[in-house]
Amino acid sequence: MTAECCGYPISIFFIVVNEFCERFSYYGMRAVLVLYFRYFLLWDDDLATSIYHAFVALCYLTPILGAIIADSWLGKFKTIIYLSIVYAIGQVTMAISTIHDITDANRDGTPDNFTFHIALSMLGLILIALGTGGIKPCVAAFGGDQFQEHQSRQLNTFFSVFYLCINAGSLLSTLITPVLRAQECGIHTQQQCYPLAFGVPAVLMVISLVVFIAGSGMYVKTDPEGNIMWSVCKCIGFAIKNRFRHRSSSYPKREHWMDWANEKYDKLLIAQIKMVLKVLFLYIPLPMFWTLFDQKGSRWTLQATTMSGDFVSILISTVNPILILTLVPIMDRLIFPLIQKCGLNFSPLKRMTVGMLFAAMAFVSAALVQIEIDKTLPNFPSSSESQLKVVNTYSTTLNVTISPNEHLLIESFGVQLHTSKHTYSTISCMFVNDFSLIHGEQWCEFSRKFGFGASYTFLIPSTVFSDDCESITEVEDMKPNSVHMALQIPQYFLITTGEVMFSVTGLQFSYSQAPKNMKSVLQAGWLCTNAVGNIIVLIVAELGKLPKQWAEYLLFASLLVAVSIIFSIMAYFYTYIDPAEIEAQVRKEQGLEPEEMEKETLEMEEKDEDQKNEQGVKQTKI
Ligand SMILES: CC(C)[C@H](NC(=O)[C@H](C)N)C(=O)O
Repeated sequence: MTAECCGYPISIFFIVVNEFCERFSYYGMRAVLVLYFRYFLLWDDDLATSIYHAFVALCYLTPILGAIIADSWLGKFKTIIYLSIVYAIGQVTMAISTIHDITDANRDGTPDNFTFHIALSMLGLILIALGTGGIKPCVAAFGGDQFQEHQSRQLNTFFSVFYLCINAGSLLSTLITPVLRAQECGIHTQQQCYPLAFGVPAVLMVISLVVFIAGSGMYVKTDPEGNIMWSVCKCIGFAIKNRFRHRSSSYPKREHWMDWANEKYDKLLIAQIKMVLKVLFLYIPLPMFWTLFDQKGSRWTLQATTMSGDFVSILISTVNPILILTLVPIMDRLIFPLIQKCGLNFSPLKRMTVGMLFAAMAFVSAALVQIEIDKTLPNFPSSSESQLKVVNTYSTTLNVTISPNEHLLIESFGVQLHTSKHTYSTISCMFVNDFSLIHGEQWCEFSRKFGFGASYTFLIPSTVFSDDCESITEVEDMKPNSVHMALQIPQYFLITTGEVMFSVTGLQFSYSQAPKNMKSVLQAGWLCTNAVGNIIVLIVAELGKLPKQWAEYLLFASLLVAVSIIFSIMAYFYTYIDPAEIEAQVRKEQGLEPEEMEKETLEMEEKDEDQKNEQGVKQTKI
């Protein structure tokens, strides 16, 4: 019997605090990673973003490894501890790799041996990916294991609170670590404080581990049942081989292709594999949701840069977790109970389908915003055109004729305007509030806010300093961005509503439909849909885009609608199961473990029927 508080096992307190600290550590480190690549290692934008995306994809592929270790070998508890140690070592390694003084022998403020810093940070990132991905499927499943059969309502609330902790950790760390980076620190020279920005996430990971260990005495720990993954692979392999051997029509058909393993394998294992395969099959269309979801960080960020408003980076990195923190309680306490009261069965798979449709609507909203932005953007010359600007300071109107075969290129960057060599200069700056022309002691100052996205030309007559600065003419070549960033809020709201319906439900569904000894494996399968979605984004980004961005948004929205229709058809044919009941049934048929079975039957009878309905459970025999 586990210790309880308000109907919840006390042990889950340690698990949700552990998740909060771990997500703080992960998202905090991620928030400054590209900046570290760009401004510390001095990589270019392409290399920095490629390595960043490869790291994120790796973090969602390693859950398979963690799940295999947990379900087949160490059990969830030990896997979480060992891989958290690997994770903490990775974070510390990463933080050390950012100390510029280690290799700054000449004390000029920049590291002298970049290879050392690159090697150390890559090692750190690999350990982090192994740790964060490895523990991810285990922590959620381990949390679920703490609940007993009669606590299914509390189990659902746990997954919502778990998701809230993920987002609270993400929100705080994304706000805090960039501020830490902006501090100055160093032994020989003062530089931007990357060691602090990466060091705090490392400390949080150590705290996460300590909190998890502190709950040791209270956890329900299930032991792994041997090398389950290997048995699963062998069993599937045998079923395929046996089916092939008996392909002639003279052999009677079997109800399910896995039944061809009956000759050699335990019925219980076959039943468990059937349960897992049914859910994994259902997951096939799901990466499409993540493909759209993950574009928040790429296409939508770029969209924001063509809009007006000064809070780009803050809005982008925090709007999603803030909305999650607001929407999860509203959905759980208000919307879902209300739907249930209306007598509608809003089963998990229906919620996930509606979640996908919300994400599709978010992209329609993004397309509408893009159309508004496009109206305000200047027409840039295409690859087969040139743009010519002629400034007439002569006292009379002049006619300009252009010979189509001649190309004119004037290009000079810098801040010095020479009168003889270069008479033209382009300066691109962020946050331009004032602009001064200095000539010895004399100067002209233009103090005002220059709009984002705008381009200005200043015409300086030869008499400027003898006359006065009034004679300088300012021409607005390109208008500042005028579509306000607030217009992006509906798309963020829609995608986050979709996330709550899709992701929180998917987490619960993956746990509830998995047999006891494969809970982590199914969590890992769920996380893999996220990894595949990320990889699709990378491929799409590489393949290029449609000529019109709004058209690309609409294409993605249509694809997701198509996928959600396919998913809803698959979901229609899916029958919700109670894995424990099926396992008990198989055992009964095999005449095994009567005491154990009796206990399980009793527990099942005690189950609250209302709670079953809430989950849309239809019992079936697999
Ligand atoms: C990747 C998951 C969907 C989840 N992310 C979020 O909840 C974001 C921050 N809204 C995670 O487990 O990190």
